[in-house]
Amino acid sequence: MPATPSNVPEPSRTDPALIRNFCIIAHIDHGKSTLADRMLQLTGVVEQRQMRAQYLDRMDIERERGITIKSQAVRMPWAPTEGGDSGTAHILNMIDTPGHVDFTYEVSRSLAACEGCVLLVDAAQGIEAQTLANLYLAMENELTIIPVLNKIDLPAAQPEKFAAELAHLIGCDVEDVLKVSAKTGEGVDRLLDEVVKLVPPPVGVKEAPARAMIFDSVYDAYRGVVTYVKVVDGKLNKRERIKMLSTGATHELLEIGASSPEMTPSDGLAVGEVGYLITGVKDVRQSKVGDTITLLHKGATEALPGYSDPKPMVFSGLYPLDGSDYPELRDALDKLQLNDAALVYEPETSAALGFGFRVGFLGLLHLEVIRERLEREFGLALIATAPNVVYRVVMEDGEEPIVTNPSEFPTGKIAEVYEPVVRATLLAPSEFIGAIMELCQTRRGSLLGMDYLSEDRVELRYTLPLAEIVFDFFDALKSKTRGYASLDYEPTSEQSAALVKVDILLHGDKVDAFSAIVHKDKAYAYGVRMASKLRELIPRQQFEVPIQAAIGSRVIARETVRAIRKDVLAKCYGGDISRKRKLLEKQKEGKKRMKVVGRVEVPQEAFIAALSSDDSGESKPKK
Ligand SMILES: Nc1nc2c(ncn2[C@@H]2O[C@H](COP(=O)(O)OP(=O)(O)OP(=O)(O)O)[C@@H](O)[C@H]2O)c(=O)[nH]1
Repeated sequence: MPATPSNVPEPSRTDPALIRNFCIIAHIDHGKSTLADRMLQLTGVVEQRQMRAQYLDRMDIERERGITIKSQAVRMPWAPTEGGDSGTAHILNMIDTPGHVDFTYEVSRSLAACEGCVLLVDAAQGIEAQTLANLYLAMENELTIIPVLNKIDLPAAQPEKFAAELAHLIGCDVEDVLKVSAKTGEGVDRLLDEVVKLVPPPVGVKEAPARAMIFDSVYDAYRGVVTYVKVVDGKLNKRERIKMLSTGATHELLEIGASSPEMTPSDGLAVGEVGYLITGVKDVRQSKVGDTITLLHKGATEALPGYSDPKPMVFSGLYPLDGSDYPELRDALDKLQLNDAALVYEPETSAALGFGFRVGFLGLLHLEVIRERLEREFGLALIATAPNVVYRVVMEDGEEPIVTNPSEFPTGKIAEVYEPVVRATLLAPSEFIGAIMELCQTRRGSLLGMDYLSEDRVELRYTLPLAEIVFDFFDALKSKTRGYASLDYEPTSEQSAALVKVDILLHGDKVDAFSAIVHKDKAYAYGVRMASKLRELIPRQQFEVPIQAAIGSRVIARETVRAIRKDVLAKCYGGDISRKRKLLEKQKEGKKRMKVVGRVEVPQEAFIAALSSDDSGESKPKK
């Protein structure tokens, strides 16, 4: 019989030997959230009638897309049915982690709060790129790894084949690979028993000054920031004053407790425990993931390892479609930032698009999620400029401007331009090796190595410029491998590259929103594509409009929109002056929806179409 919440020891009095902190790591869609749901049900913390799919994924976007963005921690009681521990109530703290590469830092913090992890692999898919990436993170954190195959109920499942692959990968016996169905619940109780048996209890010094690691921080409109922590040493008590080691800021612990899965206050959290705390701060940047919390009096001086500020990797300009929405956009970004320490933005003005913001994101999924939230939760209609990475330019005079907006690329004498590079891991059936290599080649990649995971599955490792993969790389990879390849990447360093700024000019005037930084070998193709696209999109004017793509003063492509004289009065034969006036009014109305660049009128839609993806090489990101 599983223990019920009522017979679980009070949090602060828990013996660390009875605590197991673990997380579930998996490639996207391999069933992590579904497995978490089953565990909540089996341990009795969520009753059958309250159960809804993906209980832990609270955000609307998370639920709709079926992905986990913010991690959460849940306390569950469990008394194993077999073995030496049978019948003893243990406390399992399960930390649900985000699965996407954009949020790797959060995954790694969540892992640092655990002693063990469940490595979940879809029995119909096998090992994928993020399985590997997460496994490496778990190994770096020296976690005990429990290999598990999920979805064994599927007719397409090949549990024997993939158990062998998984055992080979982590170097264990095939029999040690557990087989479960998160959907039907088969094997999940045995898995919980194994968690108690295999995951070591937390070790920490009870008498030492308190040290707790923040692994998540969430903004709640009613309660302010809820901070999720693991107490590594000592103890945190309600009402005590705490200090953040990275900033020195102090706060009072207004509430402390554990989620199971609703927040349940207690008098404190002791060594090894995982829980939440509330201090009344209103901004997650005051309670940053990775930071160490200690007590103000007799506190620790040395931080726990692994604190780093999230660094935006991708930038895009966001402009309200209707200029008068600018204040709303600013308020909306302010609100989103309360819950997202990685989101950065500053006002910017574009001659073509008006007032807006340059916004920095961790990656394309992050960008898409923010954009969608701005549009959906705040009802804003936006134009987003093509996303770009961050460039470091070294000028001949020694200046080193950092460029986050292509239109601000310096014009003086440039010695070197550096772009960020990533280390990418690609996994696919071996028949696609040729296609993948060809794709990486065109994206300026260099092969680091290749390994066969089994007879027919191969892992390729590449160094690739971030700019070449953040846009449509994943789509191209999927279409070249019929959806079989998976990708994971991590930023590594930067490299010097022959990069140039391509400007687009309408009737001799630069359109800042269309400037792009591209490799010089690709500049011509980019220029031709943009010019011909704009020729289709820009309506004829009363004079000829040349569209040019240029690098500095050198024009590399040109198209022309031919002149037309649109005589609105031609239809009025007679001298009815009021009718004439009406027509002129109407024409004026139409002009309102035009943006004027120099002398050229460009319809709003042309901007949206030109900046949106399709064939421009900057397609919409997919997860
Ligand atoms: N047949 C079957 N389907 C499953 C099982 N476990 C999960 N699924 C399905 O697989 C899909 C993905 O499951 P999720 O639990 O959302 O996967 P996830 O790993 O949490 O995904 P992310 O949160 O995006 O990382 C869903 O449609 C689930 O219903 C299983 O054991 N059997």
